[in-house]
Amino acid sequence: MLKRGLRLMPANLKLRMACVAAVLVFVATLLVTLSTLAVAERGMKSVIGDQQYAMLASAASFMDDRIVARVAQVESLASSLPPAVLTQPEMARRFFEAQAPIWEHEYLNLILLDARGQQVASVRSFGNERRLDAAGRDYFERPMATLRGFMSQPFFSRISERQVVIVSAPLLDGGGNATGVLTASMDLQASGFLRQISALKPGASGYLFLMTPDGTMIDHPDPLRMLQPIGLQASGLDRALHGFEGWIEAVGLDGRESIFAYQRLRTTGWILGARYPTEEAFAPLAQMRRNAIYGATGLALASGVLAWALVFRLLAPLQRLRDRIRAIRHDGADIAVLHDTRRDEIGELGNAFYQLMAERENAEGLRTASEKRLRLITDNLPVLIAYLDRDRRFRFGNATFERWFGVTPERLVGMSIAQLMGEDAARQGAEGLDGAFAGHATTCQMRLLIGGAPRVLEGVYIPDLQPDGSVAGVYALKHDMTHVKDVEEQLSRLARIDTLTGLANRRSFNETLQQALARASRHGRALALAYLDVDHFKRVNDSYGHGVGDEVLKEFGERLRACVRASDLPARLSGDEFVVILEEIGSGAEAEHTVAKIAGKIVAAMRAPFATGAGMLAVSASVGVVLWRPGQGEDALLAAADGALYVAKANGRDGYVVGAAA
Ligand SMILES: Nc1nc2c(ncn2[C@@H]2O[C@H](COP(=O)(O)OP(=O)(O)OP(=O)(O)O)[C@@H](O)[C@H]2O)c(=O)[nH]1
Repeated sequence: MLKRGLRLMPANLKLRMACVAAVLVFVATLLVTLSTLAVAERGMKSVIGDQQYAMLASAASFMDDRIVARVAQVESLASSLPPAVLTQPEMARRFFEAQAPIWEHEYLNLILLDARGQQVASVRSFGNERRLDAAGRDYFERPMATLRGFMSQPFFSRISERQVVIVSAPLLDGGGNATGVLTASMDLQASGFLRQISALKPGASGYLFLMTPDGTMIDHPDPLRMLQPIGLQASGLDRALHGFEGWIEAVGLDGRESIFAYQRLRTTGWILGARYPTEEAFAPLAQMRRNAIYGATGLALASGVLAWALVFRLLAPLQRLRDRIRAIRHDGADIAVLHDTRRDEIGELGNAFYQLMAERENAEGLRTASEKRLRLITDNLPVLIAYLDRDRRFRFGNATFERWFGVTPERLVGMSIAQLMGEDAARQGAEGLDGAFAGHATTCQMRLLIGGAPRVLEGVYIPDLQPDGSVAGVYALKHDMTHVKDVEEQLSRLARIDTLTGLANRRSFNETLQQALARASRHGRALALAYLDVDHFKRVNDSYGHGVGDEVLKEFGERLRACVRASDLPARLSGDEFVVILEEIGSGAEAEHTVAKIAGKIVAAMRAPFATGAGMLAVSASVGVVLWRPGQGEDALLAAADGALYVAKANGRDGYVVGAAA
């Protein structure tokens, strides 16, 4: 809640503090005023209640006096009636008419009753001829019994068809006995009996009401409630019916809070009530409350403005500090401007900032120097050093990238391997990179063109493993292995060459024969192997020395190479033993014919004298050639060719033998 409130506040600190001051003043003023008003309200309520009750008590006393006066008036009328009226109704009527000024303003009608309660005379007829039989009625029985005047409870008169109360008094003979009763009916609404006290009603919206002790409304501003039973749910009326006199605060039937006061009439026991709506009673307080809110608001606004001015003044050093920090950030000002000689918190803050920034600058310097060193090392290493992110794009690359690919380390950032080295190189590196992104250190070899020259790069991919086990990126290191590869290939080539003749050696022959047999077997083609040997070579060595012997071997190799096709493989196995693998020789008889032809050609080629350091020497060769039989192994084939050579030697040398397929 508080956080939300703070979020809604302005971002400006001065304005925020001014708002807080204004709100605090507003709340404090309002709290003080309202609590004072609450205390005043409580005191005032008691004063108003007491006032109401005092007023009501005097109104009740006034009514009691009025009732006593009415009863006395009727008693006086009754006592002045001549005794004969009870038997002479006309006489009674004349008497009453003669006394009219005394009663007609106050009473609705006068009825004279005899000792049995039967009507003797009535001054007014009300348009009906009903005669009153009052036997058993309290307004007849009570005067007869007590010999004193009486005022009845209100009731609806069927004769006058009005709500009335009856004031009655006994007629007494000379012996003091009651001989009849004079009743005077009073119209409750028209007589003005109750209205005389209505002037005492409290306030403009307050009113008085009167009810009988059994809970019937005698007088009420609302005519509909006249002679109706009162509602007990509210207003504390139940308490009043049980004898309570005084004032209470309660809610009326209309739901409005009011001060109710109750007082019983001494004479009739009626309950006089007064209602004073609290709303009106406390209208001045409500006005004061409103004024308090206006006042507090005004005060808060004034405080807000004052607080803003004060805060502005107090925070001016803070503002200066902010400007200095901005100057350092944007204008490159020296951090020395943060030094503050103030001894307060803002001064401390400025100095703390200075310390912090000095430490940061120092750390930054160290970091930059370290980075520079690292850059220098990585940039001068003749290897590619890079970091690739999860999208397999370069995030870092050393200066070697610029030297090899012409892309500066800055431009390199964001590029993919394919963009830098081409799709083919990217494909070659993909497997190693996949492994590194799966969390393993991998190696990789790439063959690509750099500056138009074929190069071989070899390197490692190291995953950048995070504490959670994920791979954030991959470190890559690649070095140029072109020369090593060249040497490797050269060595490999040399390992397969007979250094004296330049022909394939035994190792190369074995490998090639294996492959050739596999090919022939796969495609069902014919293959032949020729086995050659220089005739009496030992003699050459023995006669002219090994150097001449070597010359002969070299020449022999050259002539042999010239006799066969490029697709055939001539090789020197050892000493003066040579072989040729012959492919593409047709099949069946054609193959036999072809190999015989080649063998003959070789034998013939060796007959021409050999030019050596010891002069022209006559050299001859023997050749044994066999056709490969499907399923035959290398050793068996070689042995068969050797066998054919043996036969050629046995046949007298300088010739060839085509061995039969075994
Ligand atoms: N100059 C020279 N001689 C070699 C080399 N390798 C082996 N020899 C010799 O070659 C000779 C081979 O002789 P043989 O094939 O056994 O016999 P040959 O004299 O040729 O007799 P036939 O083969 O029966 O005709 C031996 O004297 C070896 O010392 C070599 O690299 N250079």
